[in-house]
Amino acid sequence: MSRALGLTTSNTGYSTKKVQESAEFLKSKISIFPKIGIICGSGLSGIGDLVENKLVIKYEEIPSFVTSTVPGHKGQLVFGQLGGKDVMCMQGRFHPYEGYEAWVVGFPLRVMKLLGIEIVLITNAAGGINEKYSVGDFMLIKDHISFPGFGGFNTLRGHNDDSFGPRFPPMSDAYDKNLRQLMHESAKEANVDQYMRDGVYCQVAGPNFETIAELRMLRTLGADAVGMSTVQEVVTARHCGIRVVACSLVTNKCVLDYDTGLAPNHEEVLQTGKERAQAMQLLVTCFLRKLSLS
Ligand SMILES: O=P(O)(O)O[C@H]1O[C@H](CO)[C@@H](O)[C@H]1O
Ligand code: HPA
Repeated sequence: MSRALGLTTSNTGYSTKKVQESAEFLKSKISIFPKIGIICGSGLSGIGDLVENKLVIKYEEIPSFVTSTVPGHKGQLVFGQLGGKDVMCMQGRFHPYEGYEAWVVGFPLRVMKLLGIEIVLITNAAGGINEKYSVGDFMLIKDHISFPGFGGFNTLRGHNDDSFGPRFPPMSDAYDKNLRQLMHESAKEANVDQYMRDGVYCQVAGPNFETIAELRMLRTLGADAVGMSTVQEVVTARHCGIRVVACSLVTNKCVLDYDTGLAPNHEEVLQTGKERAQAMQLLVTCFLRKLSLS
């Protein structure tokens, strides 16, 4: 087993059979097979609450799913309809800092693939590094930088499961251009376009928030917002051909100056999520309504 950045980077324990077992379990519970997956970020589980004709399945019930240990992540799958589309919504995600191996963090995306998901809409809470960003803004992710990824914490590490995708998948097109365009149009329709930014999401390992020196480095590297999730989901999805659109809610402004006395905290993150829940839900619903599926 190798270690980098303090994270376990081996992917021992993964098997195609496990993905198939989870998918078969879910297939036995659902009668409608959605093409759209949604992942709710910290404090954003309200998106899942809006789903109509809900079928809720707790992660504990699903083979090989682990539990969500973070406040603001409910730990359940919700199947039903949102914005006139059939969806499968993860109310709660798995983070590297919870101690899960990389393949475990990306595992639900492979299960989605076997269920027939074609598009995944990923949301997260993130700290705003770009000085033009305000708390409550949305940032449509156009690209990412992943420090855990650089350190070897990659869901694709180990034997390549060819049944899902190639050994060396490109990530230059990770965030679908057409879906981003549609999200911008949706923002206009939802009347939230004045809060909409395009930016680079930087993933750090967490769970501590960043030091001022670290944040200054991230700013220099071109990061607009920082968080502790998302990238493993995106990489797993793109590897198996699921199209990705991802949107951050800027829940706090990163502290880039000494002597401000300010410090981020998870309560503030959840509070902003609460305050912006309605706007985010409107944006997501508009996007789903406008989306045309093949
Ligand atoms: O990325 P999500 O899950 O939205 O949550 C973000 O908020 C938490 C920190 O407050 C971290 O888990 C960070 O990644
Ligand atoms: N840093 C890292 N992760 C986060 C932040 C932050 O400032 N806000 C929400 N998630």
